[in-house]
Amino acid sequence: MSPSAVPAVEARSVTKRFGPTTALDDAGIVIAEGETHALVGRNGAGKSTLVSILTGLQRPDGGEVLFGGRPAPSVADRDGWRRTVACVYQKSTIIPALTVAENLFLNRQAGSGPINWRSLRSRARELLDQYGVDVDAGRLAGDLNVEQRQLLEIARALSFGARFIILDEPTAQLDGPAIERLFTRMRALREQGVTMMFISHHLEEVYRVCQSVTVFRDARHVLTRPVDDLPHDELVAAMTGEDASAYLSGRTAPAGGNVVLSAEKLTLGERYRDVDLTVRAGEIVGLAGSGSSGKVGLAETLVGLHAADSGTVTVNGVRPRPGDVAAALRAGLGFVPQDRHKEGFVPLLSVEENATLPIARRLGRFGAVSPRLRRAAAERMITQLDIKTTGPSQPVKDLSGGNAQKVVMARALADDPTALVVINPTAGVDVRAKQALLGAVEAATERGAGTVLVSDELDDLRICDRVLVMFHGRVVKEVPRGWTDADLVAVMEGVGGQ
Ligand SMILES: Nc1ncnc2c1ncn2[C@@H]1O[C@H](COP(=O)(O)OP(=O)(O)OP(=O)(O)O)[C@@H](O)[C@H]1O
Repeated sequence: MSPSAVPAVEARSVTKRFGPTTALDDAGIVIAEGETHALVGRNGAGKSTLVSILTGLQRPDGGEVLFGGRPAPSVADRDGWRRTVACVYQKSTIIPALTVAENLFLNRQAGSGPINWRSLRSRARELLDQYGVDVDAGRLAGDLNVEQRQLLEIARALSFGARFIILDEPTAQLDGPAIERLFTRMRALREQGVTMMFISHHLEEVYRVCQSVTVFRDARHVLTRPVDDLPHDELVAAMTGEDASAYLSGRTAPAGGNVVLSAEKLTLGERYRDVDLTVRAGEIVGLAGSGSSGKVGLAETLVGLHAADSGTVTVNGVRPRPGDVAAALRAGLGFVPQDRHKEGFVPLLSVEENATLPIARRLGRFGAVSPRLRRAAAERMITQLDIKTTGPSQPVKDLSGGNAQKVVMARALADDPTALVVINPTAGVDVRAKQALLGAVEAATERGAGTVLVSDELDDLRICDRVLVMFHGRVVKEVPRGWTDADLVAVMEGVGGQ
């Protein structure tokens, strides 16, 4: 074999079990030097487990990992791993309470003696310059946005000498322009010879930035192919084991019922101004806009995560105390938050406990919940939303990311809410599950909920009866059903006119 034919990364016959769950079953991947290789598969297919093995965080039960033909460092050799591979995780590993410079030099052998902060900061600045990252080294990392945090993680990885970078759903939390910037950077890294593994549930992204793709299904390797040789529907079929079909909205015309959720002249600092919004029972109103448009801030105010500076929010005829999520929920609101790790679920509780939290009040009198009813409700949701779990009593922390997201949706829908606010509900969720989630939102709306759907995904917004487009904190246009991608994107970018 010629030296250039030695793969940069190879996992051979890897098996990994967690109790009764086999997360990887004799699965493997071969990534050529300098290529950007996609790893795709349904939620729970084993992708993150492979990532934890390729980064030395977990030891496989069987099989081996090679880098450049040589065995991987031992699990204890953290520096060896850091020099070999780095990962930009779905959940950031940047420490918010430290500065950018401190984050960059964390865990680095800096010799002995006291830390010289001034030189640390100037070295950090050099490093950021070298990798073209435009953030201030002295800033608190907690103040960075998602895009800046990712860049910082990439710069940190490269500065340790790693030539192999894993990007685990890096686009899930980015808006359109930020995704484009990430792709430009990935292409530049590839030109410099960096090898990448890219995980995404957006198959069109795979075709845009990757040369090859590997599919995992049910813990096993299914195929590896150059993307140019693999038609889209074959890729979906490999992931799901069945024929692909696009999600078709099943709803008929909106019912035009009572107003269940409204905002009047709502204003919050720099985030949004003077927003009026009316949502009727039986309709889905979309909120679209770029990262700085204010759409997420607005939705979070509707559910009580922020108190507006002025204006009012009415849920079901009552005005919950501003900034009080519990009051909004009591008024009949269901909510799928943007950040499932912060507001979405209680990791140590089971699937059943999380999914039925809101019904706990309703199922039993005086706070006593009948275990039988509760289990039946949880089982119904597990089937409806196709949640891959060993059973209702599995802790949510042990679920894959996409399946945890489905539990969050189950919880929002559990109590048959009259008003529903969902923010990026399909982030990190696979093609099939996306259909289940959007179907669940539509079903709740048909049962009479009035829904606000905030999404960076044009495909999600297609189920809306109308889409309000926000730009720099204002609603600039209401777009009825039937829009084309180009129309909507133009308004979102501020070039679509009134
Ligand atoms: N620490 C753990 N304890 C128990 N089970 C686990 C643990 N980590 C993962 N699993 C299980 O292993 C399987 C594979 O999960 P993994 O996170 O690798 O999937 P994934 O392909 O990354 O999914 P997603 O696209 O949803 O992120 C799942 O059934 C999951 O519940």
